[in-house]
Amino acid sequence: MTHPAVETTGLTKNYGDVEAVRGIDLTVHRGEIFGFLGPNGAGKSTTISMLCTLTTPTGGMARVAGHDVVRERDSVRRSIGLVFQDPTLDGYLTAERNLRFHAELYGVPRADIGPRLQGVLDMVGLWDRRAAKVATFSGGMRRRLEIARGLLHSPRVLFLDEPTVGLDPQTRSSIWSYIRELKEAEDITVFLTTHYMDEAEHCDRIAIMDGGRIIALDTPAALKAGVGKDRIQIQTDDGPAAVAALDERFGIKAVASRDVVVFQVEEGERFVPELFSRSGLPIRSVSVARPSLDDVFMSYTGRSIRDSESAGAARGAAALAAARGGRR
Ligand SMILES: Nc1ncnc2c1ncn2[C@@H]1O[C@H](COP(=O)(O)OP(=O)(O)OP(=O)(O)O)[C@@H](O)[C@H]1O
Repeated sequence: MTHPAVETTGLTKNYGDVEAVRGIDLTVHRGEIFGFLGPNGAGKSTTISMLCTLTTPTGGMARVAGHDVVRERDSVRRSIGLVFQDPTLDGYLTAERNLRFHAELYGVPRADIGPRLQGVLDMVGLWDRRAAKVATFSGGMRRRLEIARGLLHSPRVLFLDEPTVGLDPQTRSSIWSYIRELKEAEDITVFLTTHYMDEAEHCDRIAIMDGGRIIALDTPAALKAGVGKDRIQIQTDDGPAAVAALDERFGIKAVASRDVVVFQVEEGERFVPELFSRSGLPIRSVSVARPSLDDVFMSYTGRSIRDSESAGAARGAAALAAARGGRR
């Protein structure tokens, strides 16, 4: 198989006047963990729905595992696993029953179901809980079970829409370990959406979406490097002397405000040891601040993802209030 895991050109979706997705060109390579990062309403879920054949595009083309999402829907569906924001497990059934039901639905050969079931349940640490009803599971356990279910039929591409939304930090981090393990253990591409900056950092590459468009696409490191350098702040006994020493020894232009000196370098982590060994300065403290993915988003849009979200929430609340008012 030589085709990319996902390939789109000019992929578009309009809902009436709303241009939810405005012409997306994208290639996701096999074996990648690829992330869509963007605020609510950016068009992430709509794009994923089109790739999963759940929503028909208004225009453009998309292929998943080499199959066209409109003309070869069934082939696409056999090639993918899905984990959506809204849970779809049956709480009255045991974990195992939920998975067996899914395996039958997807036509996993009977002889393969047992070993495959154990494989995926082991991977997410739920093999021992297989006989328990899902209703007794915590939010994190349910999400892990959903991921296991998405993998049961050995998909080529696993789509995860906000896989860790609403979960506590510890569970989020354990879900990320599973995702990374998965990449090692199975020949699979993972395509996910998130609006958590720290999560996007785990991806091999990310596309930042806003207003239905991809506004930037690269590795997290390259995106951040494009924004600017690391910012180093030191506290020393004599600010002006430190500024002069930094210029003389490293050619760095720093600014001092009393005993606090601030400057920028390409790679802060590499520079700090040099700073201590070569500057000859009496340094009391040092801190390094990296450009974040939020800085990247801000550099392209002029606002932060969090601000965009709260603006969206405010609009949503206003619309809801208007709708309620209208009904009265
Ligand atoms: N079924 C629909 N009918 C009308 N408009 C829709 C529909 N689905 C999505 N939209 C609109 O399309 C735009 C993109 O929504 P989408 O859900 O894809 O964004 P998102 O980035 O996934 O955000 P979220 O993280 O909140 O799901 C929004 O303006 C949304 O209101």
